[in-house]
This record gives sequence, C-alpha cells and structure tokens, in this order.
Amino acid sequence: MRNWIYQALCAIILDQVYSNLYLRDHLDSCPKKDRALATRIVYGTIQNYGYLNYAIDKYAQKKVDKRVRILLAMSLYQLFYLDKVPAYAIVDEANQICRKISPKSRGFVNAMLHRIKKDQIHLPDDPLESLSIQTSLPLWLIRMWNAQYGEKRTQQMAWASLKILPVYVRRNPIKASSQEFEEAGWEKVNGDLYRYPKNDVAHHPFYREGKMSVQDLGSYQIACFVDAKAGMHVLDACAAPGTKSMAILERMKDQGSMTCIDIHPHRVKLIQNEIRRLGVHHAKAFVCDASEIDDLGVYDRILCDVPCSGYGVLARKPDIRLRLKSTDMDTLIPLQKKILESCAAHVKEKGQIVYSTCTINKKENEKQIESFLQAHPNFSLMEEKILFPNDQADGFYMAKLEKES
Ligand SMILES: C[S@@+](CC[C@H](N)C(=O)[O-])C[C@H]1O[C@@H](n2cnc3c(N)ncnc32)[C@H](O)[C@@H]1O
Repeated sequence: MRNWIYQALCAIILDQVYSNLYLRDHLDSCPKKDRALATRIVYGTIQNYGYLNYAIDKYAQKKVDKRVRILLAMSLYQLFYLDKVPAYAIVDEANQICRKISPKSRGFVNAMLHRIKKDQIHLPDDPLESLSIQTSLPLWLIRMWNAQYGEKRTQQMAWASLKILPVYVRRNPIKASSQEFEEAGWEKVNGDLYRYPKNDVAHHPFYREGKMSVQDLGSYQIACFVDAKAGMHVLDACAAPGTKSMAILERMKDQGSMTCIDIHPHRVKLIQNEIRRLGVHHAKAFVCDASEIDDLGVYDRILCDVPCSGYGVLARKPDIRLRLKSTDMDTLIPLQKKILESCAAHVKEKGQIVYSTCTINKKENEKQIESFLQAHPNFSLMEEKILFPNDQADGFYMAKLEKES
C-alpha cells in the first residue's frame, strides 16, 4: 500500500495529475481494506506539503532529490499526524521504497525519519511567516489575506484550508421524494441538501439512479441565491461540470429553461452527462465563450460562476496549494471582467445576474463588482455575500445585480 501511495504522490506532485482523477482511476488497484487510509495519506501529504518540506529542509543540510523528498514527506506526514500507524512500520516501509528508488539514500532517509520531531521544529517569530509554514500556504497569500481581512480572519481561513470537510448530497426532487431521503437517515442541512455520512457517494444506488448529486454547502447556497423560479429562462455562463446549473433547475422543478455554456468541450460533456443522469428535460449544454456571447437571447437570471484563483476551496481541492502562484490573478481578473460584461448584455429588464467565485480575494470579488457598477449605472447591487471557508464548508463570494428598466 505504501508503494501505491508513493506512486500516487509522484504522479500528483511531479506529473501534475489532478489528485481526484488519479484516485478515481487508480484506487481500485489499492487493496480494498487500505483504500481509506491510503486516500487520507495522499491528501494529508499534499495538504501539508509546504510544512513537511520546511521540516525536511531544516534538517537535511543538503539538496534533497525530488523523489526522495516525496518519500520523506509521506513518511513524516504519517509520523506527525497518524497515531494509529506504528513508527517502526513507517520507517521500515520507507526503507523498502528507498531501496528501489535511490539505494544510496537509504542511510539519509533512515536518519532523517529518526531525527525530525514535530514538536522540535523551530518556527519563525513573525506570526504571518509562522502561519504560512504551519498551514502550507505561500506567504504572499497569507499577507494578502491579512491586508484584506485582518489577522484573525486570516488565521481562521488558513487553518480551515487543512480541514477534512463533510460530504453533502443534494436531493433531486424530480426523481426522489423527501421521504426516501428521510428514510436513509441523513441529516438535512439546508433545503434539499443532506450530510452524507461516508465517502462512497458514487457507489450509492441513489447516485447511480440520478436521485442525488454531490455539492458543497456554499456552492448550494449560490444556486439558491440565483433565486430562479419555475418557468424562468436561465443562462449559466461558466457552467461545467454543471453542479450549480442542475441545482438551479431542480429548484425550478425542471420548468422553464436552463442554458449551460462552457468554453471547454470536454467539460461540456460532463454537463451533458449530468443532464442525462438527473433526468431533467429543460436543460441544454454547448460550447461557447462567455466573454464573447453573441446571439443567445435574453434571460431572467444569469449566473456568472467565473474561473477564479480558488482560494476558498483549498480544503476540498488540495492540489491547488501545490500550484499557487501570485501571478495567477493577472490573467483571471481581466477575463472575469470580460465575462461579466458580456453576460450583462443578455439580462432582461428587471432581470438579475449573479456573479460568483470560489475564492476569497477582494480583487476578484468586491472590486470587480464595484468597477462593474461604476461602468454600468443601469445595474444596481441587490445583495452581496462572502462565505468564508470553515470546518464545515468551502468559501465563496456572490453578488446579485439587477438590471433596471
Ligand atoms: C468555477 S468553474 C464553474 C463551476 C460550475 N459553475 C459548477 O458549479 O459546476 C468555472 C468554469 O468556467 C469555464 N470557463 C473558463 N473560461 C470560460 C469562458 N471564457 N467562457 C465560458 N466558460 C469558461 C471553465 O471551463 C470552468 O468550467
């Protein structure tokens, strides 16, 4: 099993394969009894990779080969965070993997695993630097959050990014009664959203039969915020994989129309699969660039769930933290602005547009809306919400704008 974990981490960290896709395609080749633990070690190592590397560099006193580094990080993760696995077993397994990947490093790996103790790792005195290391987030992000939201909120968000969040499922009222869900015994959280007690949603018959979908609590709140009524015409401008579009249409009782567009053909296929699986009749999905919408008509409601930096969803998408760059925003911010402007031209009079992101960053959120409103005095801000990431749900931003007559 440790070798399986090591191969998974090499694929995710070195070859940049998405962790959820790797696990989807390879988990079957891990012994069934070990799958939950293997998943935990893979995600835990990625989430804490910055901190584990800090510990390695403090003690190594030499350049560490990248494959040996991954082996050390996954072993230290287990030593630091998992008390059920005996230390001698972790060191022994690391030794066996090292024999295959770098026999000359065996002594070094062995010494490092015996020497590094979590409670002896010295952290910088500066509270922001220390937080950045402990939560494996880059210092520029911690400083940016601190400048925008203050230290207390920054601490809370940074620690929340390491949490293992609950799984939520959304009942599809077109196919499943609330009685069926009540009989399943799951806790109702909000509207049609329930807390699912395990990690095997895709294998549950309700999922296969299209009676439920997986959705985060905050993401579901955006679908509710759109406030589309049965019979309305709705455009979801950045729709794939269709989670919010389908939640909105289910709330409309599949009456009216839902037009889903996305720029990536392979992602549009994901929406089309969801339309089939959920058995909705009034949705269509096709490829279209939302920043240059031409002849799609006008809508009562438009959702612009724009591509963003994703700082609100670090807990559920741990790979994001491996690839965070302060320059990511440079191309995203102009694209978000262009998408919002292009969509705004397709809102009916007295219709509404919801702009949303899964990031916590004023430059992509509040500032975008401020500058849009300045340039478009025929729109007014009805409501704005920030959902900060916490130990129950991801973080999101949403703003509702109405077009005046
Ligand atoms: C945050 S995701 C949307 C998630 C989706 N709303 C959901 O809830 O399932 C952003 C989406 O925008 C798409 N996208 C990026 N640039 C786009 C563009 N210019 N036009 C349309 N879609 C775009 C991406 O392919 C991605 O699927």
